[in-house]
Amino acid sequence: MPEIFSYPASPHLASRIDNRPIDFERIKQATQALSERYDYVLLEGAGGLMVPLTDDLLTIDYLAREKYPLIFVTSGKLGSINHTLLSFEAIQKRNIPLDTVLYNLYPDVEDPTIREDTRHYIATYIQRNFPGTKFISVPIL
Ligand SMILES: Nc1ncnc2c1ncn2[C@@H]1O[C@H](COP(=O)(O)OP(=O)(O)OP(=O)(O)O)[C@@H](O)[C@H]1O
Ligand SMILES: C[C@H](N)[C@@H](CCCCCC(=O)O)NC(=O)O
Repeated sequence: MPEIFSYPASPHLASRIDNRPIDFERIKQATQALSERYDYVLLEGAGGLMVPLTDDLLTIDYLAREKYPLIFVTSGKLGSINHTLLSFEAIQKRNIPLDTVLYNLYPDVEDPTIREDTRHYIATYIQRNFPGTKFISVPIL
């Protein structure tokens, strides 16, 4: 975590509140250092794909610029189909490789009928539109 800000909000706002621009070079160097030590390095985005990192750079465009493959996390909450398929549209438009979709079964309080249908719908959509993308359900730990 080479870049931490004080206010829990979108990065573009958090950095404005702290009056400190995000140092992308520091993030790049930290990622490179980890890549030299480990086989895999996971970078977690703050919020969703369209979250602004700066007033001119969205998280999804940072991914595209750095040519990172994407692991997309979704869930069975009502509204997830819409949110997930809109994200897929944005991913396809930028030719970002969609390596894996993780379907988070947490929280358990969601409607199991909706959660199971959402899981099936998204898994089927990926088979049809993203051949080669892995779909993995994440159990409640
Ligand atoms: N599969 C799971 N099993 C058990 N607990 C979970 C699971 N997934 C998420 N949680 C719980 O929910 C919390 C929030 O999950 P997570 O950090 O994935 O949310 P998020 O959408 O990334 O939130 P934020 O964008 O604020 O980081 C976790 O800290 C954990 O306590
Ligand atoms: C503070 C939140 N928890 C999150 C940032 C979410 C920004 C959302 C911006 C938006 O979509 O309106 N941070 C994070 O995922 O580390």
